[in-house]
Amino acid sequence: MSSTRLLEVSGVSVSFDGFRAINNLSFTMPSHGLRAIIGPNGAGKTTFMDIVTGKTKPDEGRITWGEKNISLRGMSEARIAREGIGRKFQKPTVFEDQTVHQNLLMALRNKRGPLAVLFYRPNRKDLDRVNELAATIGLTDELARKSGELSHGQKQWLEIGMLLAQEPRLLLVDEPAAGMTLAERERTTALLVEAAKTRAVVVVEHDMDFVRRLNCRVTVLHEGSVLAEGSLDHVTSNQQVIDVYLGR
Ligand SMILES: Nc1ncnc2c1ncn2[C@@H]1O[C@H](COP(=O)(O)OP(=O)(O)OP(=O)(O)O)[C@@H](O)[C@H]1O
Repeated sequence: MSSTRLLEVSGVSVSFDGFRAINNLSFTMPSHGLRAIIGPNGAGKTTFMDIVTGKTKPDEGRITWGEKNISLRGMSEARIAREGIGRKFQKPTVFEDQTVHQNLLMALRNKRGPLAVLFYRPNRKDLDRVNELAATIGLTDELARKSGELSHGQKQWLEIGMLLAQEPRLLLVDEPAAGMTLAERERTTALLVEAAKTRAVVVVEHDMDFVRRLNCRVTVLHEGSVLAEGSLDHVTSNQQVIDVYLGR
């Protein structure tokens, strides 16, 4: 894992109607590797991702990005996405009437909508890239299928593939294991581990078995702050973590 810092969140707070959802939060992410974020309901995990992606504006604190330490604060969501931050929400949002191939191609073309892609003649490089992405997400045999016919797990992988098509430097993934079979979870683990070899991947997840399989550093959030950080064994033996999260 490279030690180059990609994202630094420092002293960030945000309140909603006087309630501090994020409270003096600091978090750093190197340019490669996986990180899991866990914590009880309402700990601020979603709000944290909303802040990094520009959906929610913090009241205070710094968020710096990349080698040049540029500030993400005040940037629009679209601009932050262009900077290389991709986000995968819990519910898959693939175009169900389009094939796996078309979905990946659209993601590659980035600004093209479902209609435009019908009239677009892809070049060799794009087609190679689609095949490469399909192999990465394990959907090579499904390329010609309508995405609506895929299993829940396959849709999730397709959406991860669509995000990878945009080559994000940081991928934020919200509860990827939810609703998956054990076999699907295992493949998802392998996919995220692979993706994290060439970029930073942050996974918010409640499922502790899944987190264990990710075999990565874990950040525990509680009441909008970092309660503990380290290996899963380290954080799960922390008494405060047991009290607020595990022991409940
Ligand atoms: N737009 C908002 N307006 C008011 N309160 C909000 C808003 N967004 C989040 N909150 C509150 O901020 C706190 C943190 O919420 P958040 O959704 O970030 O937690 P979480 O850790 O993602 O929880 P979960 O595991 O249940 O998804 C909660 O108490 C929530 O009710």
